[in-house]
Amino acid sequence: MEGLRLEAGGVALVDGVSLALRRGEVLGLVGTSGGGKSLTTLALLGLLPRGVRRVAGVLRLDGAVLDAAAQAALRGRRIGFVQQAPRGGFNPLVTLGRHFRETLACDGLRGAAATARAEALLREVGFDAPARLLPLYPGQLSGGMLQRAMLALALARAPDFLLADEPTTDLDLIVQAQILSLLEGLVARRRLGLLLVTHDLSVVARLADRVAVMLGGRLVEEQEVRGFFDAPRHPHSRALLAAHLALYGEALPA
Ligand SMILES: Nc1ncnc2c1ncn2[C@@H]1O[C@H](COP(=O)(O)OP(=O)(O)OP(=O)(O)O)[C@@H](O)[C@H]1O
Repeated sequence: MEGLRLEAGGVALVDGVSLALRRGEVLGLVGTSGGGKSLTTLALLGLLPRGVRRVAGVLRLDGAVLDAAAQAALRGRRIGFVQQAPRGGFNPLVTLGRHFRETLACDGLRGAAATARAEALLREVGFDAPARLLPLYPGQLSGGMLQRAMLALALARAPDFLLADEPTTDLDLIVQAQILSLLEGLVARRRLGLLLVTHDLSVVARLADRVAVMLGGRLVEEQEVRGFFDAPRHPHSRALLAAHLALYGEALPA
């Protein structure tokens, strides 16, 4: 994405944001609330909320410029999305199996082939007995199970890129650690390009290769993760790091 500008009612919410995501690499997108991380992520997916418009910005995939139609066609297929608070991402009235069937039908997979693929995907995200999950409704699963199921659905069409907006925020610490390990393994195994939006710098330290920092709708810093923690350049980056260390002490994972 080059030169993204988003507006609502003539007011700029995001301006001049350029980001590159490469396969096999994790880009951590950080910054305090309201900085524009979620809107930037939604703009990459072509899923901006009503009232927010992209007034500038060129999106390219493998060098080719994507218009809105091309972007919609790639969503879910080459670019998967995992959102915060997984419960809101499922239809509570239909089973997990139906969620998979609808997604897999996009690629013509139906019946026993679709069930086998759904079970393989659920196994890949750590479920030992996936056949037992498919008849369940979202309300019968815990938040951590739903987040893993959402990840499995996002991977169903074998995307090259995954955009994850605060994927661990609503989960307890043990489940957070499981989801992070899972993401780490998926990036390595599938050579995914992962955009990881997070408030949590320990998540960035653990997973990211590069870090981009947003403040007031602008990108104020982008650099390799090691450099970010050793020598953050922007005052906002230094403030984020100082706040993190004040809360959690010196121990950032290596
Ligand atoms: N639908 C909308 N209409 C108008 N303004 C919006 C809309 N959604 C978000 N905004 C505004 O755009 C700015 C960026 O919001 P955004 O949600 O992208 O920030 P964020 O960095 O993701 O914050 P958080 O970490 O709290 O999710 C904020 O000022 C927000 O109030």
